[in-house]
Amino acid sequence: MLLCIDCGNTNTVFALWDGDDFVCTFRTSTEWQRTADQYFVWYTTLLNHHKIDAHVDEVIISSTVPRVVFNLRVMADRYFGTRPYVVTKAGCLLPVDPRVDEGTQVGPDRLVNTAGAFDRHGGDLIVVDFGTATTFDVVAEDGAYVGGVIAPGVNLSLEALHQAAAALPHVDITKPQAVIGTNTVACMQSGVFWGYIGLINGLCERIKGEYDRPMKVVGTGGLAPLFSSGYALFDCIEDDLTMHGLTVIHRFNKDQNN
Ligand SMILES: Nc1ncnc2c1ncn2[C@@H]1O[C@H](COP(=O)(O)OP(=O)(O)OP(=O)(O)O)[C@@H](O)[C@H]1O
Ligand SMILES: CC(C)(CO)[C@@H](O)C(=O)NCCC(=O)O
Ligand SMILES: [K+]
Repeated sequence: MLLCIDCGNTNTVFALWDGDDFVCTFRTSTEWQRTADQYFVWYTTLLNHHKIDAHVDEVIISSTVPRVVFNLRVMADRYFGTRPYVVTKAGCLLPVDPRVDEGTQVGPDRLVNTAGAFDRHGGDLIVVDFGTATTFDVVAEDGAYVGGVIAPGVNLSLEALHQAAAALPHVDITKPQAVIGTNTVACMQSGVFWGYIGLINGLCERIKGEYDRPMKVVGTGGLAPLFSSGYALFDCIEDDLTMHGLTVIHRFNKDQNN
């Protein structure tokens, strides 16, 4: 089986791919200090809990945090006896190279989303991913990542208000019924929720204005369903887009080597 690993700045996700389906998905916080042994103990505990009998023989990693890659490589070597594919690193090709300014190091998660979305929908896409940051990835007709937008993430925006202003509490994101909040928490939730609706709509309209062909908008990430509830922000939502992209990149590399 193929173990797909997606390390974001907040969370790290392991998903096991049997060639047809993901048999399980496990999530932990991203901490660069975590060792190869710690990853493996966590992973086997969850496998045993779910009574899954898995034989991993290949690993692919996408990491937006460079420091965690060393220990994940050690884990792949020590426990699965394999050399992992690491997206944007030597030995891991992309189906289509990005077209961006020279010297730009595009986040591997954005390149993986691009590959996953192109595989499912073809080109001319905007992929909106709600992670630590909210990213918009523009996928060209031929499947190349050709740029996009990086905006502060939803939870990051709420946390920044709390950190910077003594009287503002920590609050969770939710969809407020009204825009005019009548208490502090409701005001903050309104600012971030309705502000984000405006941000997503406005950016997608502007991207479409700069692009010369019709585009489809794909939403992904934990908060995509919340923001799409009741609004036609996205043409579709796919919660497994990053993991799907990892399987696409893995298959592409296997095909190249055969
Ligand atoms: N209603 C909600 N309120 C707060 N957080 C939520 C809600 N729904 C989902 N989430 C959060 O979304 C996260 C899943 O999002 P996702 O995996 O896309 O990004 P992330 O892990 O937060 O960011 P990154 O990939 O950058 O590390 C979960 O950790 C979960 O805590
Ligand atoms: C924007 C994030 C943090 C989103 O996870 C990540 O994709 C990243 O670190 N990107 C590097 C810069 C870029 O993508 O242009
Ligand atoms: K993510």
